[in-house]
Amino acid sequence: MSDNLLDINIRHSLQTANGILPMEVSFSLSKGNILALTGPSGAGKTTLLRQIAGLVNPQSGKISLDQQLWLDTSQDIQIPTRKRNIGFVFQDYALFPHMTVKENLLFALETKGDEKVVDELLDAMGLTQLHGRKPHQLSGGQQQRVALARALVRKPDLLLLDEPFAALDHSMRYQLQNLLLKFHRLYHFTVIIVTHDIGEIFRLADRVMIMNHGKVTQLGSPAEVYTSETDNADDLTLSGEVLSCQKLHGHLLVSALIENKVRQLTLPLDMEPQMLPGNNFTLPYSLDPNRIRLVNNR
Ligand SMILES: Nc1ncnc2c1ncn2[C@@H]1O[C@H](COP(=O)(O)OP(=O)(O)OP(=O)(O)O)[C@@H](O)[C@H]1O
Repeated sequence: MSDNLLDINIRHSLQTANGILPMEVSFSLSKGNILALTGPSGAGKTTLLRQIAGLVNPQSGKISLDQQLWLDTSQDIQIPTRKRNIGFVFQDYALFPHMTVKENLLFALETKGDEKVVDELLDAMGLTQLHGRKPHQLSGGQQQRVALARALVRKPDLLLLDEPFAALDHSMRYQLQNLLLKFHRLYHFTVIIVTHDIGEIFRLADRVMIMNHGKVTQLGSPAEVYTSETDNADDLTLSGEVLSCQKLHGHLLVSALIENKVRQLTLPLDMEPQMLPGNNFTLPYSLDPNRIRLVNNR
């Protein structure tokens, strides 16, 4: 066990539609790093987050954060979820529908009476005006801001995010990414974020880990992992907002806002209906023949 690290070494049997798939994952992450976890559907990404959170127990292995041992099957140690200082955000928000925004945050507080943190978070997330609303009275982006605020209430050591912004349009996703980066700078928590979006990976992540069939197939910086020789881009998407689109030499020439930067894409003609100015798009990254290289612009 090392200082200032998330250390994971687990084995499990995934029960897939095609039978048992052995899962074996071993990696370390420095404190304060943001790890993007990606790979095809069924690779075991969500299961790994659930194991780290203590919601699923791996059949064998160890998980530790800093000096705290969260799991060691050889010593029968399994620290329950509530004692691992973790925040979660999932794609579907998972707010309590009968509670107001503020009540959702207060519920996440461990000790009553520390309401100041809740008010500060509501303010920082631009939610103060909405504190009395129920989730169904909020937009998707607002609900996800509440979910992020709720995950941060207990100042977690580790934030686990499972495709948290995937359902949001481009500008909302960008705003939420900014909020995540802002709080990351303030609190220095470690983050694991499941994402398929190449722009999001380059914008947020220090490290990228690709999983396939229950195994880690690659781990490195975004620039190392997405080099032109070893292009692991098959499962990735590119999302943005169309600014303009014109036909040129049998292709579409599209100007788009991607991670708040204007970029040019050359796309097949049959994508014209999706490429109307103002539209948000998500397309397979492999479709872009120029493979736009997004620099880490944090
Ligand atoms: N607790 C569990 N024990 C064993 N197998 C599980 C468990 N939970 C899920 N599985 C199986 O593990 C496989 C991987 O599922 P998982 O949801 O982790 O994949 P994923 O990489 O997150 O996929 P997606 O990108 O589609 O969300 C699936 O076949 C699923 O049925």
